[in-house]
Amino acid sequence: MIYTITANPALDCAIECNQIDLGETNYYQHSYSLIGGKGINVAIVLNRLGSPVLATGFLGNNNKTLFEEDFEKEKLNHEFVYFDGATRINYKIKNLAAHQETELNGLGDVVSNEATESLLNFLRHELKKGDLVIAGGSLPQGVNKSLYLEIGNICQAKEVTYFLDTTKDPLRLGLQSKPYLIKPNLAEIAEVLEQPIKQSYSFVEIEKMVAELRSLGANNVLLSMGGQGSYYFANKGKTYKIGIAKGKVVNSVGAGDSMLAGFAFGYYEKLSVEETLKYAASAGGATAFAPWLGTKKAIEAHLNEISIQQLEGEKWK
Ligand SMILES: Nc1ncnc2c1ncn2[C@@H]1O[C@H](COP(=O)(O)OP(=O)(O)O)[C@@H](O)[C@H]1O
Ligand SMILES: O=P(O)(O)OC[C@H]1O[C@](O)(COP(=O)(O)O)[C@@H](O)[C@@H]1O
Repeated sequence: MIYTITANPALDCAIECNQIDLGETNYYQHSYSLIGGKGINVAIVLNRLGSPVLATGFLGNNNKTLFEEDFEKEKLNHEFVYFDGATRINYKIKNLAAHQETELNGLGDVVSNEATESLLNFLRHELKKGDLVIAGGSLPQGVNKSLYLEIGNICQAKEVTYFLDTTKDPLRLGLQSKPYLIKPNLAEIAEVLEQPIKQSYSFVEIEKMVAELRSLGANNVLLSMGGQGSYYFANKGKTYKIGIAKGKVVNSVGAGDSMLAGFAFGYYEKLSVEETLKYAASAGGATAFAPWLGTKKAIEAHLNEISIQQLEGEKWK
């Protein structure tokens, strides 16, 4: 079974406008809301691909039905821990004229220690050797920054594979449990290594940063770079450059989560590394080219467009 954990789900509210003047009254053309949060997006895409998946994490009682209705529509297995309060709303403000997207993500209401303990107990009880756990996203207020480390330790004890997609302190701490896979972008790597974020990086600089991530506990690193594709630094010493699917971007929110879902699909189905990386990039693209998350049909349609190049001369051991 694959379990996805979303500690801080979100209602993603997209607002489309052609101009924003800060400090002024602005009008927008169109808005829409979708359920989201890293693990929930991963779970929906995995479920669409036909993998056995269950979504868990924390949801606020006040607006839980919005999530549950969509879980039912998607026929997604779910078992969340509920807390008193509301799941946050994340605003994605799209300036269509300037091709600019500004994200305003909420911190999330306070989640109690009891709720955290319930989630950990659920995992202690349910996880079995051979399962895959995918935890992702920020942590809500009230939750200890070491949550992803605690989850990683449970996975280690139960011989469960652990994928972790988070940032900053929760990532730095989570790395101590040596997750099998992390999927950062360049800004997230710079943040966790406490380095200034640069506009561009040479491959040598990227290699150096990945080596530093390894010294903190990372194994396999799937580095995503939006429309510029991605790199896969495998801990067995091979590095792959992965191309992108062809299409027109509609909404890239969830592209990273979909990439992780595509990778998890290939990993769980025991596909080759190359096929797995194709699923990862196809799924990322299929979501970027759609109003919401990519469908199985769209993901499979892009598979043949993805180039995979194994880089020579890498130094990883
Ligand atoms: N414009 C795009 N065209 C094609 N594929 C894309 C595009 N944007 C994202 N993707 C795919 O989705 C993956 C993840 O996107 P990315 O923006 O890097 O994730 P994140 O939001 O986590 O930073 C990319 O590596 C790529 O494979
Ligand atoms: O928990 P965080 O880091 O605030 O991120 C949550 C946001 O990320 C998303 O999961 C999308 O992530 P990606 O675009 O990286 O795939 C949104 O649904 C959500 O609003």
